[in-house]
Amino acid sequence: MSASQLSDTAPVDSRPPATHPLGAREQQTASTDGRPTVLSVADLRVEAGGTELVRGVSFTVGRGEIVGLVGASGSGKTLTCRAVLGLLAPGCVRTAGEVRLGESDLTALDRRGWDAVRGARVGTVFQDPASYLNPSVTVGRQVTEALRLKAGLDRRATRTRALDLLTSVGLRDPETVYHAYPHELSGGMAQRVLIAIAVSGDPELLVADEPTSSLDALVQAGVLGLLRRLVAERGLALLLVTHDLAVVAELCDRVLVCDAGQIVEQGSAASVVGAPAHPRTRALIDAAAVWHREPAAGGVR
Ligand SMILES: Nc1ncnc2c1ncn2[C@@H]1O[C@H](COP(=O)(O)OP(=O)(O)OP(=O)(O)O)[C@@H](O)[C@H]1O
Repeated sequence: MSASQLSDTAPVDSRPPATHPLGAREQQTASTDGRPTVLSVADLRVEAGGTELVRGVSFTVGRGEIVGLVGASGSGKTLTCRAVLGLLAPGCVRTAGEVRLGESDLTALDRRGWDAVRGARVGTVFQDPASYLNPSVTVGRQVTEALRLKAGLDRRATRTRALDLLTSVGLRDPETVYHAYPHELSGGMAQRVLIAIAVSGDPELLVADEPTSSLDALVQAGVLGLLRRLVAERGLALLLVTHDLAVVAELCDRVLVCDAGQIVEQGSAASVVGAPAHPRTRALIDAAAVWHREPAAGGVR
């Protein structure tokens, strides 16, 4: 079986994006439009080798809200996410700041505490899905493993739940996908499987770091549509890291613009993308416009 035999033909979600409140720009520590706050980050600072790389980042993500963290390469998006998730690489240290999930102080968690939170209350999706799936284990076993760890279900119920999950992420032939190995999946299918695993514990928060940058445009649209549907159906809070302003404009309720480890602008996606106030935001938009003007045959992509 090959990726071409397993088709990822879930229809592209063509619904219009949820309407965004187009009110005034929020302040740096704005509330989330009256939604219950799920994630709250205040004055987060990360250092490596004596250099401060994340410099006092503050934001919130509310229930059912999609917040985009956007910025040029090296601006500190991934470090911010990794610090939120307690997944900083050796040598990187959170030197200050609060990270709260609901009432829980995530900065106080030890390894066991994180094991209980990650996968259960917080799901993660990263770029390059293939590298997050075990190549020698079938999809079904990887999904059921995740479910067994979290839900304590018996074997039969776990299998049924896994198939339901694979269906819910838009995989057309869940039974076939269940028995497939990761190399038999296309990139879009693998990302849908990872999203299924990420939401298997029914998390409150999903952190997705460039979840579609390794996918081509059509597959990307499908995966973004899936994320939007999961947020709406499950009331998830989604923190989405991306360098792509088109993704922000299409999907996000609010956007945070990161530059040199700081949030330099934030507001509703419509206001930030439509009327950027900060030179860095304007530079990102100009760069995206140049990119989209490049002829496809130019060989840049
Ligand atoms: N483990 C590390 N040790 C030292 N410096 C690091 C480490 N990880 C990241 N950095 C530096 O921190 C800065 C922010 O990196 P980060 O990965 O957060 O950027 P980013 O905005 O996610 O970029 P990209 O879009 O390219 O992934 C960069 O200058 C990077 O070189």
